Amino acid sequence: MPNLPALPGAVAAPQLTQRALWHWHRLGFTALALAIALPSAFGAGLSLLDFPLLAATAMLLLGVPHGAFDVALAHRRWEIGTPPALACFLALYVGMAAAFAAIWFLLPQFALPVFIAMSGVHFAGDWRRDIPLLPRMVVGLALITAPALLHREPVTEIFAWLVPADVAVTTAEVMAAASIPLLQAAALVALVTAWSRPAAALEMAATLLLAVFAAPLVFFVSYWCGLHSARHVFSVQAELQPRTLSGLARLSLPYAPITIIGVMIAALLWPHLDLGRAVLAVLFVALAALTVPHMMLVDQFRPKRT
Ligand SMILES: CC1=C(/C=C/C(C)=C/C=C/C(C)=C/C=O)C(C)(C)CCC1
Ligand SMILES: [Fe+2]
Repeated sequence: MPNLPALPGAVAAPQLTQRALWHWHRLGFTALALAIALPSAFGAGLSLLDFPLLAATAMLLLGVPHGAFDVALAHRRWEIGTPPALACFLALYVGMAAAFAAIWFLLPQFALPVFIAMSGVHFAGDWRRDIPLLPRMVVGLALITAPALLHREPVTEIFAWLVPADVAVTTAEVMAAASIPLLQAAALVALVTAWSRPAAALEMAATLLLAVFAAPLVFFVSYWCGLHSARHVFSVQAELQPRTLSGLARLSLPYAPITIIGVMIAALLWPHLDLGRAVLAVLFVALAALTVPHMMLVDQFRPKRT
């Protein structure tokens, strides 16, 4: 794909600043992940299961907005500037999400494992600058299956908010079994990566330790908000080059608030759960549905070097 021209009025972000941002964020996240994972390994971790509204608020405010840049990215990549073109794009995006949501309710035994596998592939992208496709897929899949290894009960409990109980039990069992070879392979990837890219390898190892030892929601909230979303926002900044931070934030409008409000309304209608758990349940199902178009846009149709 050819290099895209800069947006009108955009200034090129100095390469050095971009790199420094990546580097310092990497060090900061590695420190945070170790600070959570190591005490958890010795039984001193906390579980967010008793504070579902706290986990949900962090996800809504720090995680969800990264997906809201999808329209701005599409705008840049495909010139969907006219109202009919934008409407077409939105219809396709929402249509794909709605189709997956329908499958979720009709065939949860298929949809939940597919969601987990897709997420592993999507999360692999967080190391796209560091290692080749296959090893990073191993890391991504290890990361998303690992919570079920030592914390199968809470994982099953959360899954049971989203799908029938038998599907929740089986999926968590399969994840726990799959996580053993995946984690071994991922540890090998981190070890090999350590020769050429020590900081990336340390970050990978710390994130894997976080996935294994921290309580599942603590892992997910800190990884998804702290690493995945943040890194995605950096690459949105690099690709779209808005002039200022508020210009960057504006690129997520009005989709971020629409999604946040939509999730809250759906949570009020979600049966059999208190508000905190309902918001989390809706969030996870919404993530599953939106991951299909989000992944295609972020992973399949990305220009090189962003
Ligand atoms: C529900 C749930 C899990 C899986 C979450 C997934 C798979 C989220 C995927 C999000 C995506 C793909 C976001 C895209 O940016 C865990 C962490 C295993 C355990 C806790 C309960
Ligand atoms: Fe994402």
